[in-house]
Amino acid sequence: MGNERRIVQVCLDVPLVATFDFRVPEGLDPEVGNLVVVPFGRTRKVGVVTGRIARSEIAPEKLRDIESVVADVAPLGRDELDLYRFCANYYLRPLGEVIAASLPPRLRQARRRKLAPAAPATARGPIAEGPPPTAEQEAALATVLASFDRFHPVLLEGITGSGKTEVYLRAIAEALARGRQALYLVPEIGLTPQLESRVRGRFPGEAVIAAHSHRSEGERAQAWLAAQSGTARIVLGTRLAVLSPFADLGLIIVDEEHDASYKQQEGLRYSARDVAVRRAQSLGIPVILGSATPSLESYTNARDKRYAHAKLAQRATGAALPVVRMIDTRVDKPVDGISRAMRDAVAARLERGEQSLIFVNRRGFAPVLYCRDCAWHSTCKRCSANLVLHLNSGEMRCHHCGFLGRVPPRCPKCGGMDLAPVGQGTQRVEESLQALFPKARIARVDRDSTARKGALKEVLDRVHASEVDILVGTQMLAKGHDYPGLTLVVALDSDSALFSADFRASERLFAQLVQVGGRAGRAALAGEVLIQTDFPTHPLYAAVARNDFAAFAEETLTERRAAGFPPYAHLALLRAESKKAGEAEEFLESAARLAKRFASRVEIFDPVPARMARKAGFERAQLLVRAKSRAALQPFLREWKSALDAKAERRVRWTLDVDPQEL
Ligand SMILES: Nc1ncnc2c1ncn2[C@@H]1O[C@H](COP(=O)(O)OP(=O)(O)OP(=O)(O)O)[C@@H](O)[C@H]1O
Ligand SMILES: [Zn+2]
Repeated sequence: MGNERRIVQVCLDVPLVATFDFRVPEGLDPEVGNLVVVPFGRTRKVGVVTGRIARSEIAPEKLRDIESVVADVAPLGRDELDLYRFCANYYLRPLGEVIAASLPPRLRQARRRKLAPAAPATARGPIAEGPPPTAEQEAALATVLASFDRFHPVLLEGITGSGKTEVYLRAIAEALARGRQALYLVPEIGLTPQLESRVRGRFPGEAVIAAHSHRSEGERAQAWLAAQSGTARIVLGTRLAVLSPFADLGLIIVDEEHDASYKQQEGLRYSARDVAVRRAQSLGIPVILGSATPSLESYTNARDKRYAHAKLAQRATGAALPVVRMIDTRVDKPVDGISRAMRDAVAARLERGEQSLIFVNRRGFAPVLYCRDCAWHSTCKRCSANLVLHLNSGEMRCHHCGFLGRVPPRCPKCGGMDLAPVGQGTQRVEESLQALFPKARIARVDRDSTARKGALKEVLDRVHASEVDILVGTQMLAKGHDYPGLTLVVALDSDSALFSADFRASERLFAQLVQVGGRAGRAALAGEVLIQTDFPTHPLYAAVARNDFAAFAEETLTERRAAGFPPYAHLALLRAESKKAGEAEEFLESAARLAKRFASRVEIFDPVPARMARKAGFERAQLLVRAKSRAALQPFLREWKSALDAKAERRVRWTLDVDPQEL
């Protein structure tokens, strides 16, 4: 082999520059996709070979040799590399960062123990019998199966409890029957421990991989290898699993496709749903997007026939949807957050031995501590946010920067003793309910009560075993749970989201209320949902009460079209933060001037303070850009990004968020 063929491009996870040239010493023969260990500065790094080249621009004496080829990991496939390149381009991040994000931590270590090879794929296992599908499920499945050999996006719009999961499982069975793998994405796996056992129960002979955050590093590496080799035919995971390698992926499912957690909010700010669709497109396979409240993006795609549209309008068990009613809190004034109507409804459930779920969107005892003498209230010094009172631990906590302080015995400003907690957190609601119903067995579910590994599953198991009468919790309780004995859901404080500055807030509120309300009355017993509100005639609540997603969607889309927001426009957000006041905005001003030089088909807004203008001691600001199409936005962003990179700004941390979910 000639000397000139012995140079490879290696992609490394370092800022800005993505690939570096290395010489291949005698005896090594890396191929494209291979993981290699290379010297880098004084350290060694694991990189991926992305190309072989005849000659390098680098002077020969500066070229270094690769140290070794990682032998216990098969090369990344062309499909994967294409996908990672797409993500890097689209989200304007270095390729090395994308690849690093996709690799389990163990595989990124230059020095480690050898991995056990993935077991060879076994013969296909048996499939357990599911319930006979309803006519609607049958029709939805037919829509999915209509085309299994090419790109085929399907929006599965199904009300809560309509048996979407059953449709997914049958579609997976079809992919397996064709000898292919299936990827099943869910928003947060830890929140639905039942799902994993349901999938394993249905496919008892298959190696099902479930990607948890609780997995050890070794387990994560083995899971990755099993997906890559094809041993694992079903991969169940959260957003990161969309970047997992596969031997032969034949189907992707995105459950609760509208869920905001599919969008990563730092670093590589990708949308796993969008990447899933893109991956299905380039592989030529079906992708099912399922939800009771689809994102308006997917909804319009289905309405405009870019996606097939399957609907499940009935609950699979034959149960009716819960009746939704407003409690007018201007008349029925809540005491400690609890209205008379709510108290009566809970009391009735206790009497009948049924369960209630109280949905509170704030953990802690009360969102703020207030001095009735001088109007002082507890704020975080480092964030534009209130400190939340956590009475159980006697602490004031900032939910944004993690600041912890003791609860002051008297007002820090005037010395007065009349300090009052204002508003309701989960702890306070739990306490008030316990005072009202001393015999009731109450469980609280929020990030505080479930911090310990396994704690959530324990509570949920107790709910299933009917050892809990009242469940108080945050949106952790909204998703995917199925409790036959639960007949009442009360939403305590949704009003604030009605008037948020974020144009997506109402979409999220609608989804959340439908989700959490959908936990009620899923089996034999009828369900009821109560919404405590000062605005009982608000059209959003009215649409929730009628379970009329289409009406809500059409009305919201009309507003979006008028305002020029997605899905009628494409957005990117330049976020900047700095320790010193004014610096972030100054940077954005200059970025805006720069943008105007080559922004012919995009609109540049004025820099504004972020919704949370101060966080962890940083002043934050943002600049929105908007275009009619991705085709107009993308080339602009690339040019703008490299111009911004060239400025080598040091005082300000900045990042570009393509298709931002939160403004
Ligand atoms: N064909 C069927 N016959 C009888 N029961 C069914 C059928 N399909 C699903 N079910 C049952 O209906 C309930 C709801 O189904 P599933 O959890 O699949 O709904 P879903 O649409 O995913 O719900 P959600 O979005 O509210 O979490 C489950 O208890 C499930 O076992
Ligand atoms: Zn803070």
